[in-house]
Amino acid sequence: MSNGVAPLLAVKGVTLQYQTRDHLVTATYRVSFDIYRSDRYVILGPSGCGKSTLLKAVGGFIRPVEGEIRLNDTVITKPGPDRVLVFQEFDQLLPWKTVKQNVAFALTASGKMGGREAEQRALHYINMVGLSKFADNHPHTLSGGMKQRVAIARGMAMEPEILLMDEPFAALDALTRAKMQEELLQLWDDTKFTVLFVTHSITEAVRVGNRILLLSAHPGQVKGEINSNGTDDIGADGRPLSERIEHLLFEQNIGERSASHG
Ligand SMILES: Nc1ncnc2c1ncn2[C@@H]1O[C@H](COP(=O)(O)OP(=O)(O)OP(=O)(O)O)[C@@H](O)[C@H]1O
Repeated sequence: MSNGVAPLLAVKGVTLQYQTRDHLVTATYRVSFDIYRSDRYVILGPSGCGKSTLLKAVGGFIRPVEGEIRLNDTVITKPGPDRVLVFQEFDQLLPWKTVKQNVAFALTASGKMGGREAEQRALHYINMVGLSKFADNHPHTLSGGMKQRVAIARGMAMEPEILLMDEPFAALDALTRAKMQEELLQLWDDTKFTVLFVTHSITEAVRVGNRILLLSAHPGQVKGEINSNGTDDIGADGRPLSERIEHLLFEQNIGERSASHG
């Protein structure tokens, strides 16, 4: 989809580090990739390869020590409502607010709109994730999957340029996880939002992504990029996509098999 179109998000030669008391930890080394509008872009790699750190950098919470990240050709220097992060944790909602209030609060607190308009938009997105009947419930009365739907509705209601999802389904049981993946694809069919999705599950990457970035183990470096049509198709070499990905990820470090089919 890159023919002549400028990327929405351009990550160029990005090195990310943490300075701890005793060490300088390099999380990613000179990582580059481009995301285009309506991409479902997946960052896949073993535990500790810097996926979450990359997402935090796109979110504007961490500055690269080398390279730059541009959104609509403007260098990202701080967080902004054009990038919304959805986490894996179930406790990202405000427990004292209802579902509707949680979603609307994000809109009013960010100054996007006033109360009445925010409520209407909140209800629209709550409906999209199939939770209309629970709009007046408090988070503690919902299952993990339902809470995660609310977090997604809240992120989407902000109508960001790009939705950042950090292993959003990793804490769910396998059945709910599969269902949520299908729902996300359904939502994408409806709205064609741009999403940057982090996972260490090859199966999830193949299902959810249209483009998949493969990162090596710590420090994360780009091993390749691969397209997916959502199915684990057999390629010309007679192997399913997931197997090719596994090979690409681990060909140089067979010992480090923390990415999985989970
Ligand atoms: N706040 C921090 N301070 C110091 N080092 C950190 C910090 N956060 C992450 N790291 C280190 O940076 C590296 C990348 O971590 P990161 O969480 O981005 O990896 P990840 O690919 O998202 O891993 P996982 O799949 O396990 O969540 C790891 O070596 C980690 O120990």
